[in-house]
Amino acid sequence: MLEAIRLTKSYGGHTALNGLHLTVEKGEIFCLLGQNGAGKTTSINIFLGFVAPTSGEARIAGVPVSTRGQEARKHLAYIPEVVMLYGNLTGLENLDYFSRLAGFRYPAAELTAFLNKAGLQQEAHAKKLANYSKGMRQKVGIAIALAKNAAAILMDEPTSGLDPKATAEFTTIVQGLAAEGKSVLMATHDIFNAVNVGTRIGIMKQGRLVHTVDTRSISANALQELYLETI
Ligand SMILES: Nc1ncnc2c1ncn2[C@@H]1O[C@H](COP(=O)(O)OP(=O)(O)OP(=O)(O)O)[C@@H](O)[C@H]1O
Repeated sequence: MLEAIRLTKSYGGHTALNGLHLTVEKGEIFCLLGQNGAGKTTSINIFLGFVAPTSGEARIAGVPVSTRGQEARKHLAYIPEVVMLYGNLTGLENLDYFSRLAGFRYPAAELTAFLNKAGLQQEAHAKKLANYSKGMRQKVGIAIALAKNAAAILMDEPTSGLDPKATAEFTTIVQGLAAEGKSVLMATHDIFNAVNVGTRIGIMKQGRLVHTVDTRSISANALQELYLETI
């Protein structure tokens, strides 16, 4: 579903990505770990079409982002660290607005169902976003991804700053999305959450994917050790 094929990105003389090769299959949750500056956000930004690679190609559902970006991005939803929504609109209104922007119109009952599925408590649906916590904003972000029927979801540091309960809820929701066949690529600094939520983990260093591990074959402690000896 998501393919990075020998992606390279240089900024002047600085190489941010250096031949990155990775694939995320249907139903996978691929977590990218790596120190600040390892190239995680650059990788995500290339899939989103925010950044053009210097060489190599990103494909979404086989569609190259560089030449058919609009078509490629139809398959994609993005959950940044802080989901940007309109503070003066309610959760339901935000979902309606962003669904329409993506070309979908749903009756209120269906919008409500998306918010419920994303885990947003019913009493919050009609409250203004300005009063939402970070975790609640993310749930609206997930509801938008559901409304767009996105096959692939990119997430950048989605659990940073969430309390343990919100992180656990987020983990359950993301695993539910993968169980339905969505592909998730997530950049994170949280090794323990990565082992919990992920199906595979990639450790990046200086723009390269140095290790890829299956989470079924590694404990959180062993992953932490591998991470520390890698970076
Ligand atoms: N617009 C830019 N101009 C110049 N250098 C950039 C730009 N964007 C990123 N870089 C550099 O590219 C490298 C990779 O950055 P990137 O943000 O992808 O890392 P990261 O792994 O996401 O880090 P973090 O964990 O801090 O978010 C860094 O050295 C960064 O300084």
